[in-house]
Amino acid sequence: MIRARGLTKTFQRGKETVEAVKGIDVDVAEGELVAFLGPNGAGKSTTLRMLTSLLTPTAGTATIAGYDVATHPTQVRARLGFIGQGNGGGFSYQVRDELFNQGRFYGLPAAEYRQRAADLVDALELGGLEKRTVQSLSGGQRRRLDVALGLMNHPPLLFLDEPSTGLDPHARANLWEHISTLRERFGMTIVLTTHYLEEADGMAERVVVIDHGEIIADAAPDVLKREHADDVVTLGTTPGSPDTARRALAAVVGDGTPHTGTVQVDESPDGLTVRIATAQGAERLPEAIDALRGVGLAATSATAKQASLDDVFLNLTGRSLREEAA
Ligand SMILES: Nc1ncnc2c1ncn2[C@@H]1O[C@H](COP(=O)(O)OP(=O)(O)OP(=O)(O)O)[C@@H](O)[C@H]1O
Repeated sequence: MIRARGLTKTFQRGKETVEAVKGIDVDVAEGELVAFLGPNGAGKSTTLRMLTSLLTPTAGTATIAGYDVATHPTQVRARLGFIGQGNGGGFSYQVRDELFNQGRFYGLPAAEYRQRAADLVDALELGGLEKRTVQSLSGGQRRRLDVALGLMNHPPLLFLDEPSTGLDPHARANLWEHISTLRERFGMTIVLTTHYLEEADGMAERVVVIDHGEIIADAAPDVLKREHADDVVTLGTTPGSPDTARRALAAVVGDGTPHTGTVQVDESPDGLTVRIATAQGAERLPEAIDALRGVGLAATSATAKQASLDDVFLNLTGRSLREEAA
C-alpha cells in the first residue's frame, strides 16, 4: 500500500537548513496498523505530509497504491483520508453539515453522502450530536468528528496525525475503540503518529521509531521490547552474602551477555536487594526464588517489571521518550 525509498525533506529556516526527514525507507502492507513513534520534532508529521502528497519531498520517492506522491497527487489523494493535528472543521457549522459538505467536496451524490454520514455517525457514536455546532463538542467528540470527516470518501488508507493528543485518558481509550471498530468494518490500512508510548504499545501491530528524521527501529512492539530492552526482576531477601546470591543466580540468568541478563546485588542490614535485568522476567522469577532458597536466602519481596517501549527508546537513543514528550 505504501512504499517509500530514501524519502527526504529539508527546510530552509533563514540561513539554517533543517533536515527534518533524512532518507526514510518504509513499506506498509494492506490492512496494517502502523504507529510512527518519536519525540517532538522527530519528523513524524513531515513524513506523513509527504506520504499524503501535501508536501513535496526534497529527495527520494514514495508511492501510495502504486501512485507516486510527487507526480500523481490526485490519484494519491483519492485513495486516502488524512486527519491532521486539530482539524475540527468550521466551528460554527453543525456536525451534520460538516459531514455533508465533506461528501459534496468528494463529489458524492446526495443519497450516498447522506448514507455514509449516517453510517459514520453510528460507527463513531456521534448520534444525537448531528445538530450541534462543532465548537460546542467536547475534545473527544471533536476528534471523532475529525475521523468521520476523514472517512467520508471511504479511503482504503487512513493517516492520523497525533489523533489523541490533548484528550484525557478516557477519551483516548474511546477514540481507539472506534478506530479499531472502523478498521474491522471497513478493512482499512491505518498509519498514525503518536508520542504516547502506551498507545503505540497497546494498539499498533507495528511501531516505526523515528528520531532526528531517521528510522531507528521498525517491528512489532513485542519484538522491539525483546530485542532492545530487558524486563527487570527485583527481589528482597533475608541477610546473606551478595557473592553467594550472585553465584546462585548465574545459573538462572546466564553469564551477563546481552539478552541473557545481568544481576546486581546490594546489601543492607535488612537483607539483600537483587536486581535482575533479563528477557522474560516474570517467567524467571520463580526459578530465581528457588535458586536463592537453595543457598539459604529466603525471598521477602518480589516484583517483575516488563520492558516498555520507553526502555527500547532509551536503549536505542540514550534518552527517555517519556521525558521528551512531557
Ligand atoms: N515548514 C517548516 N519550516 C521549517 N522547519 C520545519 C517545517 N516543518 C517542520 N519543520 C522542522 O522539521 C523538524 C521535524 O518536524 P515534524 O513536525 O515533522 O516533527 P514531529 O515528529 O511531527 O513532531 P511533533 O510531534 O511535535 O508534531 C522539526 O525540527 C521542525 O521544526
